[in-house]
Amino acid sequence: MAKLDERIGFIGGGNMAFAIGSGLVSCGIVKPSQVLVSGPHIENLARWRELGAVTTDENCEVLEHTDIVFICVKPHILGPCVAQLKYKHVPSAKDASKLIVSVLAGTTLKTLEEKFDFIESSGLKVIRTMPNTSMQVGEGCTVYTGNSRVTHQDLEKVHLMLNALGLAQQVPEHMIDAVTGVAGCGPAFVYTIIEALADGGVKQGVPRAMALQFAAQTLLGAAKTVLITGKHPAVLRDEVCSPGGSTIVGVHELEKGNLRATLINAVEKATQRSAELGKK
Ligand SMILES: NC(=O)C1=CN([C@@H]2O[C@H](COP(=O)(O)OP(=O)(O)OC[C@H]3O[C@@H](n4cnc5c(N)ncnc54)[C@H](O)[C@@H]3O)[C@@H](O)[C@H]2O)C=CC1
Ligand SMILES: O=C(O)[C@@H]1CCC=N1
Repeated sequence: MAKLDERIGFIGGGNMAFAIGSGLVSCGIVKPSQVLVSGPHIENLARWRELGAVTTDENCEVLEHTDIVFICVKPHILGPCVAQLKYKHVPSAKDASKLIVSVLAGTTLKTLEEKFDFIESSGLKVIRTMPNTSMQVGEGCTVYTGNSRVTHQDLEKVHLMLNALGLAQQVPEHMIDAVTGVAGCGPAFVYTIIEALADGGVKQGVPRAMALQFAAQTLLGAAKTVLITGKHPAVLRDEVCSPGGSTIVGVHELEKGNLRATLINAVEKATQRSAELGKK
């Protein structure tokens, strides 16, 4: 696995940040000592210290002492967070090469450029990403796009990190809210499906722990089959549905329950909400 020499910062050390940070350390791309994390309550950053990362309650330390700075606060916290950074930031020669990487839902490159222009007035390098929490187990799905100052080498570096933790793909910015609806929020939708599938098993007499394991493994197997065979899911579904058999009876119930329309609606609403979050 390729290694990075840069120091990696996280402003905001919550769930998404930890999925990325712990994933990067686990796969060996960075050493724990290269990682610096900030949050308002240092006592809440204990899991980062257990990982071997350095923690602080001063966001400006992360901004000053790291080269690739992941911004991992909630979208509505960006304003106050930047105001505080602006007040405390000490300009340095390294500012022009610094890379700001946002994971914020709905928050555009334009907004990020405007907010962070106090760091480098002639134009800062900013990358907008939409990751997901499955990065913590190396099976994430991340899309990203950079502003005009970002170089090919910057994109390669960020791709190396994100792709080591699952799938990473550069996309045009207009697609990111929609990908948020599918892949950023998607794990929550899929956890709900796994839980419900397991509930079905429990109802039919399978012990809870086994039902959960079987449901999760079934999703994993089906997902892998789609990715590896490249076959359309409808073709693969046909391979499971024996004529007059049990699966088609279950599929009929899913259709009656509008599972497909429900999932399409969920992605649509999540996409719209994501765009709204960036406007706050
Ligand atoms: N959780 C997820 O599945 C995904 C989240 N995201 C994005 O990641 C960002 C963070 O979300 P989560 O990690 O889920 O939330 P979280 O609540 O787990 O983490 C946010 C962290 O920010 C910290 N924080 C609050 N005020 C701060 C400040 N002024 N300075 C520094 N840190 C501060 C909080 O203490 C908390 O640890 C959001 O913008 C969200 O849109 C993106 C993709 C997926
Ligand atoms: O729920 C949210 O707003 C964030 C963005 C994508 C996943 N979680």
